[in-house]
Amino acid sequence: MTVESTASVDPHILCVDLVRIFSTRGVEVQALQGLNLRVEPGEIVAVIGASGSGKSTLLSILSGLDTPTAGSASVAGHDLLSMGGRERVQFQRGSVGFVWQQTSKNLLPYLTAAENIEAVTAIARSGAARDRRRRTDELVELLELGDIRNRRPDQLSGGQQQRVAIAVAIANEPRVLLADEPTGELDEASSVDVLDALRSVNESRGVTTLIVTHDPSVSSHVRRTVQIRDGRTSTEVLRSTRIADDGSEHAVAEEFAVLDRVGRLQLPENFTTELGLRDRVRLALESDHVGVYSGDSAAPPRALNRTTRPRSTVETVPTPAPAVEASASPGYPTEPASVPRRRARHAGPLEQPATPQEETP
Ligand SMILES: Nc1ncnc2c1ncn2[C@@H]1O[C@H](COP(=O)(O)OP(=O)(O)OP(=O)(O)O)[C@@H](O)[C@H]1O
Repeated sequence: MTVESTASVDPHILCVDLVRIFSTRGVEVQALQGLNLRVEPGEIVAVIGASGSGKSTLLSILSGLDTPTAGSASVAGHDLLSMGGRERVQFQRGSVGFVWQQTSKNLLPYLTAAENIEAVTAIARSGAARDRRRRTDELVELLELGDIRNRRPDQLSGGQQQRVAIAVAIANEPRVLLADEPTGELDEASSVDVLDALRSVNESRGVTTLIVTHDPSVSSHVRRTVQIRDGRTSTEVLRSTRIADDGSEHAVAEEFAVLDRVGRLQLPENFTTELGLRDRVRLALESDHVGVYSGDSAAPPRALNRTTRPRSTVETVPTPAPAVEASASPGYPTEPASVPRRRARHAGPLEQPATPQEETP
């Protein structure tokens, strides 16, 4: 496997070893189990996970509604653990915008679309009335709300309501936009409209956008998707466009396992199953990759004959994670993203370079 470094400075969202434990009647539930996430200014990222994986818990913390049990989290330069009451109000009013799944949380039912947008800037007393009206008009144009600006939420379709909600969320020009299942109650066509709107706001305003969802199809609308499983970040998919020799453009998606700060990595289940890796594995540092071999093999792995480099044997335990894991948990690997982040590609069998997978256009 090859490893590349993508460290950078001043992220807009940074979670380090985030833990959230809920205790109900003596029973503890670990909703977040050392989650790491770094989102750079101007990025648009989808966080995808199944029900119970910890998405809502993560979003509650990032939006300042809940505090973690351990670890650290900052959004738009605010330390979410040390933030006092006054800073929290400023943070929620000016630094972050929210789009929730339910319209009732996004819009006031007795105001029209345009009035909902303007109410946000009026409450924040941002600028003179004329400037606030001009800003509303700009947002109406950006979100293509011209035809519906004078309608109340109950006169709008689900997709239209969400587009108004996006305008409301960015009315105070936040640095970060958090969207919780923004397409959760929409049909496919409306979902595409709303995701296009989020992308267009991200591109035109540069607002850092995090979309939390259980819907895997959201992935195809953003460049970077982070998968969370069991309260931790597991894999990442990066999408890009490549130009072929004949000049044609191809969308390419590459999936990465995530290596954390202390070098932990979880191998994909299909790798461990195919090679019968379990309990203990042998590692070998080669000139351009790390080899992982079954600990059961009597003979030394072939690759070890080619090198005098260090090797080690690692025993796997279910939890907490050892220095290197090769556990066979169901589904894809579950490991925290590194901070700074490093990604280990695993698109092909071990020791083979990753092959980018082409998507159907
Ligand atoms: N207030 C709470 N008290 C006790 N347990 C909780 C609480 N909130 C969440 N949990 C538990 O934490 C885990 C993660 O829940 P969370 O709601 O974050 O998952 P999710 O990925 O958002 O799921 P869904 O998509 O179904 O909303 C679950 O096991 C859940 O039961």
